[in-house]
Order: sequence, then structure tokens, then C-alpha cells
Amino acid sequence: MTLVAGIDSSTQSCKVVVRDAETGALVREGRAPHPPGTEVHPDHWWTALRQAIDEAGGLADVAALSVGAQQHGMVCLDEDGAVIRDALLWNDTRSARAAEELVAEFGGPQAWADAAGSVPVASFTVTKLRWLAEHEPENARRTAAVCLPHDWLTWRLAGAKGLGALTTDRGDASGTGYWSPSAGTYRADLLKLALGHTPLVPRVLEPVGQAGVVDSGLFPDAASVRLAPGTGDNMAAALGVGLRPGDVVVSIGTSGTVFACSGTSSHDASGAIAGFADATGRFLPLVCTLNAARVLDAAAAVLGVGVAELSDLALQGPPGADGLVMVPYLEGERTPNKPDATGSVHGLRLSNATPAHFARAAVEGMLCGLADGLDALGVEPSRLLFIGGGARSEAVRRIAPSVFGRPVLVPEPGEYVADGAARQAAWLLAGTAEPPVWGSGEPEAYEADPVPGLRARYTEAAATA
Ligand SMILES: Nc1ncnc2c1ncn2[C@@H]1O[C@H](COP(=O)(O)OP(=O)(O)O)[C@@H](O)[C@H]1O
Ligand SMILES: O=C(CO)[C@@H](O)[C@H](O)COP(=O)(O)O
Repeated sequence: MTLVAGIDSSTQSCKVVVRDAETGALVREGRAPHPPGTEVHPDHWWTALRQAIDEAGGLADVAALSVGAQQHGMVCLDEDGAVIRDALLWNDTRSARAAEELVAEFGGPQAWADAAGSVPVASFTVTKLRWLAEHEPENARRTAAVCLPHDWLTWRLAGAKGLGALTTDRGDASGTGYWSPSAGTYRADLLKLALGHTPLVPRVLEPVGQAGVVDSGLFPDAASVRLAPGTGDNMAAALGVGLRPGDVVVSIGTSGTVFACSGTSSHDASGAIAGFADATGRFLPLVCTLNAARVLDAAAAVLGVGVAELSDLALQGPPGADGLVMVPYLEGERTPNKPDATGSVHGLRLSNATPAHFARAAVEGMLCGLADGLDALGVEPSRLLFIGGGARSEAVRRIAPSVFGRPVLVPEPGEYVADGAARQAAWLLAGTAEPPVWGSGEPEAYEADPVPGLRARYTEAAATA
């Protein structure tokens, strides 16, 4: 049996799966936590990656490996390849003002959507570079290369052999704000506009390109493990879930994302849709919220319960929570672009001031933000698939169809980002035109009646944030 490994270095943790390259059968897995916070030294990702690989039984019998990771994070390297400062993550909103400046300086939202596929908000790497230039000019000056979490981890796995060895892929490059998904080229002018000079950026590999081999000095028992290009976590999830034309995926992880595959690039000047590329040579229009699974974590903490009890409580609460509405902008928000917003609770009365109503309002509020994302995406889904840690919640599964007003499908709980990375590694071995087809179980279907007035009440409450 030929084995491949897939890695998901996401916001909260690192997960590793080892799968049979031919059938996709899961052989073993491991995970390790990441530190909290919106700026993290990349060494923590490396430590967690090594721990998760060890927990997954090592790489000795693995033929190829691929890294999927959280998108957008700014990793600045000096000319010797040393990390200059903690990476600013996708959910760090300090560059919100820098984003506004850049949008204005380059001619407005349509100009950005045309040039880079997306209108940059604080999440995008390009805005973090502008923040660096303004607030830490010495660090900006020393920045000889800039790369993303998956680029850096792949480079480290290959032995960090000089800045010229840095690689990336179309999917992750499309989240920088200085790479054009439609042209397939970097925009050095945008990079310079943000940072003041043009640092080295990773070479963009073809979807079945090879990033190198795992360094045998780091993993002495793992001789010549081939490294696939890797990609951003959402692009990896698309591969992992086997995204088909017409499908829409809702991923409830630290971020909430709503995405579909497309044969054409998107250029949304409203800024709601990020016009990403995918990991197969196509495109991945995506709407992202900053507040997803951790809204459930926070609501559970307020109520002094765990996420399982929160789910039970939410299912005891009446649909619509008798008018109690939670706007869950706990980390500010990205879509809509309200980086300074805070969360709020509306419609509180004596009659709905119960833990069950509060739990229900938290689940419904989080889902309303994602349902707005589906509306913004403008796709009528043939299948609406829910994945990510938050989709493990029974309340989320059962309440989602009543918020989205359509049936919801939930594939068997799993690590779809790591699975997608593993599938990319198997693709590298196969060298075929399309990724290998792996079997998958039937998703579970959930249906529920829409709740009258729920979305409208949420829209009204969210408008005040
Ligand atoms: N059964 C569950 N119910 C609700 N939330 C859950 C459940 N299982 C995991 N989660 C939440 O999912 C989140 C992690 O999801 P994950 O998709 O791994 O995130 P990320 O990839 O962003 O690190 C955590 O906030 C965790 O609390
Ligand atoms: O910023 C985005 C997408 O544009 C996020 O989806 C990040 O890629 C983080 O993902 P998770 O850690 O939530 O999976």
C-alpha cells in the first residue's frame, strides 16, 4: 500500500492524516494545538506540526505529503531566512485602516477586484504589509521575502534551503492581494504600494507541481518523501470534500466560509466575495466571516457548559428564540466589513431570558451570518454541504436548514482540510490530469421548516452593529 500524508495547519490546531494513496482509506492520524491569539510566531506551527506527525506515527512509510494551512497570514523573512516578527493571522484586524488606504490609493474597489480578484480587507496579506511599513518600518525594511503559513511550513519541511526555494500554489497566492487569479501572475506594483519595496515572493507551482522532498536531516527515517504544492485550508477542504460544480460548502471552523467551485474568476467590487483560485486550476469564490465555531465556544462559556450541553440547550429553545437575536461579531467582522464591531444581544425580555433561548440565539445568529454569505455568493446550490468543527454540533446540523431555508447535507465528521492535502499528495504521485477519485460515504441529510421573520430580525439587529 502506498501512503500519503495530509496536513491542516489551521488557526487553532495542526492535524495530520495518513491515507492510502489509491483508495483514500484512513490509516492513522494525529493532532496538536496552536497557541491562541491573532499573532503567532511560526515556530509554534512547526512545533505543533512535528508533534502531530509523531502522533500520526511518523513519515517513514509515507511517499508524499502536502500542507494545507490557514490563509493570508503574513510571514516576513530576512535575507538569511529568519522570521522577523510574529506572523499576523487572517483574523488580526489591526490593518483595517491600511486596507482602506490601499483601496483608495489604487483607485477604489473595482480596480482591486479587477487586479487581484478581491477587494482587500484586514485579512489580506497585502494590508498587513502596509501596516508593517507604517508601524514597524525597520521590520519592513528588513523583509527580504514574504510568504504564507503553508509556504513557510513546506519550505521548512524541505530543509529551508534559501529564500529562492520558497514555493506556493495558486490557491494560497490568491489570498495575498498581490497575485492575480485571472492572469496567474504576481502584481509587483501592489506589493510595492503596500510595503514600499518588492520583496521576494514564493514561486507559484502548477497544481501537480512538486515543492521538493522532505529533508532527511529533519526526518532521518523518511527518505525522499515528495512534497506536493500544498494550498490554503479552504482550497484543501474543497479537494477533501470532493467539491463538484453546483455544490456549495459551508465550513464552520474558527472562520466561517461559504464557497463554490467555478470555471471563471470572480471580481466582486462589493468586497463580499473573495475571488480566490483553487488547487486544481479553477476558481473558488468564497465569503468568509470571522465569527463561527468560537461563537459556540463563547456562548457555552457564558452559560458555564460545554459545547455538547450548549447544543442540547439550543435544541430545547424555540425556533427564533422568541425574538432573542444574537449578532455574533465577537472578533469584529469581515463580511460585512466591520472590523471594529462588537457582538450584541437584541430583543431580550423576561420571557426569553433563559439559557435555552440564549443558546438558540447564538446558534441562529452564527448561522444567519453564513446564510447571508450564501446570498452574497449568489449561487443556487444543488448540494449545501456543512463541514468543520462547528458542524459536529447536533444543534448546528438541525437548526441550519431552518435558517438557510433549504436542506443541508453533513458529510461524516472528519478532517477535510487534511484529507484534501492528502489527496493533493496522492495526485502528485499519480501525475494525472485530475486528482484521484476517492470513495466517500453518503452525507447525512437534515431538513427543517424555515423560521418566519428570523433572517429579517437578524438583518435589522446586525445593521446597528
Ligand atoms: N461537537 C462540537 N460542537 C460545537 N463545536 C465544536 C464541536 N467540536 C469542535 N467544535 C469547535 O470547532 C472548532 C474547531 O474547528 P476546526 O474546523 O478544527 O477549526 P480550525 O480549522 O479553524 O482550527 C473549535 O472552536 C471547537 O470548539
Ligand atoms: O481567512 C480565511 C479565508 O479567507 C480563513 O478561512 C482562514 O483560512 C482560516 O481558516 P480556519 O482556521 O478557520 O480553517
